[in-house]
Amino acid sequence: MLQVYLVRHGETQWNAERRIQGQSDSALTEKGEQQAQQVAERARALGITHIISSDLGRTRQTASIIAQACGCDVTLDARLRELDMGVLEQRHIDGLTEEEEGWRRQLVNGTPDGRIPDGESMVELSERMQSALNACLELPEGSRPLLVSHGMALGCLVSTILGLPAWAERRLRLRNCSLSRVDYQQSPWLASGWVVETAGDVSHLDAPALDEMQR
Ligand SMILES: O=C(O)[C@@H](CO)OP(=O)(O)O
Repeated sequence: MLQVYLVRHGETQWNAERRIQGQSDSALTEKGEQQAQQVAERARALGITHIISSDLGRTRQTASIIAQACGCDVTLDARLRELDMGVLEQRHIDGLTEEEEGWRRQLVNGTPDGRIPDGESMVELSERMQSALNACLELPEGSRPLLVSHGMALGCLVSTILGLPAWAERRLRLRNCSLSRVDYQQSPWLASGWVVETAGDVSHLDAPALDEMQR
């Protein structure tokens, strides 16, 4: 059975400052680098064979720390990028106008095709994330891949595997450098396809990052 590990990147400067990143980027903080080292140790013990990362800077930085520990290369895949948050990227969450906050809420309240102007919808995000995950099925037998991606992107992927709508992603708390695992199973009597083994595990971190609502 194929087991795929999912890691959110380490804490960044803008995570710590409560600024919206989306497909814009900021570097890992010192704490973010330490988190990456800690999840890298866990990945090494798990025997990861392939690391596939979103091509944004913060995930590449995290993936290269993990790759060093696991002794494998990193393949970049733009389908693993964070949701495109359009005109709100780089803004402080606390400085949004009521109208802007309304655009942001549309992503998670079930508005059909809800999106921030110039941005992407959660359904579009879930389709590209699902397609990046399905590409793991083409890896050689015995592979144990690890994907490095983002909070909303991974939340959306795991939610849709559970049969929840794409916009339910905020029901999952996926902290920086948390580890999730999804398995591909084929069984005549259980659900065939992807199943969620674990989501948001931070037991390898000495001090879990606060999530956006707690900072
Ligand atoms: O883009 C952002 O601001 C956050 C949202 O969760 O994503 P991440 O920090 O995981 O890239």
